[in-house]
Amino acid sequence: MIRIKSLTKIYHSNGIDIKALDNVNLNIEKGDIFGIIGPSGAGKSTLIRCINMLEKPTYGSIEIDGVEMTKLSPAELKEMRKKVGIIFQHFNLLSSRTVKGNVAFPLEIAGLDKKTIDNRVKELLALVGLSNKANSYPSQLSGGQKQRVGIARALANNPKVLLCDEATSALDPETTLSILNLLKDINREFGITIVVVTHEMNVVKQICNKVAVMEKGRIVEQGLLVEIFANPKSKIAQNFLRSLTFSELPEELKDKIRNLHRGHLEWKIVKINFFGEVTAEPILTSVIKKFDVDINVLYGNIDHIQGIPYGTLIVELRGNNKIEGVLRYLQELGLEVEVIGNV
Ligand SMILES: Nc1ncnc2c1ncn2[C@@H]1O[C@H](COP(=O)(O)OP(=O)(O)OP(=O)(O)O)[C@@H](O)[C@H]1O
Repeated sequence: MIRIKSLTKIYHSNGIDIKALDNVNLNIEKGDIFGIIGPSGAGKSTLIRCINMLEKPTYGSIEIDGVEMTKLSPAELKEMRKKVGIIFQHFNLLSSRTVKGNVAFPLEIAGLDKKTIDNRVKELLALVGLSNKANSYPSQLSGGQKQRVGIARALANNPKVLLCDEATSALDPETTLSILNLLKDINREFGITIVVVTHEMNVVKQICNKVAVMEKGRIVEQGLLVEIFANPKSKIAQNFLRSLTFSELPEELKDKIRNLHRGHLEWKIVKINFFGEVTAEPILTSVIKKFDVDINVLYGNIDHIQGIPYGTLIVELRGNNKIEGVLRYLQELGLEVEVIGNV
């Protein structure tokens, strides 16, 4: 559906060259919800803006549905852009137009007649749940409602691809979830391929089936989301995954433990991250039996990604000189283990 080859983008700014994209190669298949994740400045927005040629690549090729985007004339590009909708972090709505007027805008540009436009706008507003706001102005809407208008407008010309540039970054978590669910429904119902640029792993986790991790203009890792979750290879992907799991004990709990166990420096607090099948196994029981140590669970958190469990356990291990053996055993089982403190 989208084939990106050797894509490089160099900005020239104040006499300095900035390589925002450095030889990016990416294949996005029809029906994918493809996440592009990375820290600030990684090149995510530049990449998504190159896909619909809002930004002109310096080198490389972008093919959408068999059409080479970099070689189109302005008229051909205008036509092709109907197939590629885009939504933005700050919605980019026309403040002087009503909701209805905003959604109608791309249809007016496409030269459709008034009746066709009215019918399509009604259909789109029903789809995004805003039929009752047709005559409101953007300033009268919440952030989530504004993004729903953005989505309706982006879908107006029946695109095959929807690009989302940090589309939920300005929204609270609950509204984010409702927008992500809407995107998921649109993907399922209309088979639209969705590309999601975000710096939030949580967004990727909610809707994407595939993900590419970017750093300094390059893709450092890409593949099925479940595979990257199960076995993140790059440091940057590992850090993103950590952002989903519990990294620190709450201060209150730390204090409580310090007071309870003062003097027993050999006891360890260990964080165990797990993913997949291994969670179903009675790991802690087997550790207790095998090593004759005491385990006190301080914190536990399990979530699911596409039906696969993952999570974090924070345990207190008491067993003096046996603890090193326990840590090795857990690592051999494929668990990520980290000593986060001595009691
Ligand atoms: N128009 C521009 N002119 C010059 N440099 C730019 C321009 N746009 C982006 N850059 C630079 O290109 C690099 C990539 O920027 P980009 O916005 O694509 O990253 P990003 O991953 O989307 O970051 P963020 O999450 O902060 O939006 C950065 O170093 C940025 O400063």
